[in-house]
Amino acid sequence: MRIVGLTGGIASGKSTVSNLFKASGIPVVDADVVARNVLKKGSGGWKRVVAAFGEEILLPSREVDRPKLGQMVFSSDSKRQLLNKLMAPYISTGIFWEILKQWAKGAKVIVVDIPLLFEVKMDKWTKPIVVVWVSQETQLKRLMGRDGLSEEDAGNRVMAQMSLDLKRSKADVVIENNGDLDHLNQQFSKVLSEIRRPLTWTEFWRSRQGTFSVLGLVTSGLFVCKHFSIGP
Ligand SMILES: CC(C)(COP(=O)(O)OP(=O)(O)OC[C@H]1O[C@@H](n2cnc3c(N)ncnc32)[C@H](O)[C@@H]1O)[C@@H](O)C(=O)NCCC(=O)NCCS
Ligand SMILES: Nc1ncnc2c1ncn2[C@@H]1O[C@H](COP(=O)(O)OP(=O)(O)OP(=O)(O)O)[C@@H](O)[C@H]1O
Repeated sequence: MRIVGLTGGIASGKSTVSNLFKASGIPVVDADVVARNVLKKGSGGWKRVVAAFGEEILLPSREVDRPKLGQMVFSSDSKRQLLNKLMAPYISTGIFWEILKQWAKGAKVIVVDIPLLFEVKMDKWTKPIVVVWVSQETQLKRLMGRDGLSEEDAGNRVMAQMSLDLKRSKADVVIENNGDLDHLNQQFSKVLSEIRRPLTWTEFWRSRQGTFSVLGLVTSGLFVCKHFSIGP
């Protein structure tokens, strides 16, 4: 199985590119969705986060007040690191299960959309790595436009992540998303053909089909050896 890593900065356009992958029939595991699920009322992640940050981060429904928690962690490095430490094991386990589900369905190519791919060192599990890059000016403009944030809050969120220029230098494929959606679509078509090229042998053995081929070969090998009394 080929596990493509899709990353970038906040509001650089990862979800927009993810949607293009989905529309092309390629399954996407979205780390933000996993992170939301592990913070749902009553879950293990929720209990640990509430114990550490206190009940003031809860809404009357006892769900986490996400904008409030966001305000706290994006304006304090130590609080953000604490939240990351508490949630990391739940998020990585959640992503692992989502990948396993796709493997069981027989997917040959999947995309894992993880904003913090490099920061949490999951880049070693994905190849190729696609980085959606924008200039900081465009990033701030789109972030403020989408989430209705002030320039200061948007800036805090951007600064909480590894710089997009550094991410770009670590990428196998870069999608430049400063232009309009047509420009994005044109680049996406090229990326899609790159992603859909035939699997390498290593990727094939990692797919469900490859694993069953190995099991089939081993079983028939044992049968032949036993039946014809070959071997020691
Ligand atoms: C702080 C929270 C509650 C804010 O929720 P909110 O709904 O406002 O934002 P959302 O979850 O949609 O995240 C939006 C974007 O913020 C950025 N972001 C989220 N968490 C972090 C973080 N810990 N550090 C840096 N950037 C982050 C990502 O680019 C993400 O795509 C939430 O982001 C969260 O639980 N973060 C910690 C979990 C995490 O690390 N998520 C990233 C998945 S790898
Ligand atoms: N090429 C583009 N032209 C104009 N607007 C765009 C373009 N690409 C993305 N956008 C807009 O920019 C905003 C951010 O894009 P998107 O939500 O895809 O980013 P993201 O990287 O997934 O963000 P996050 O890290 O917060 O999840 C959205 O409002 C989206 O519609």
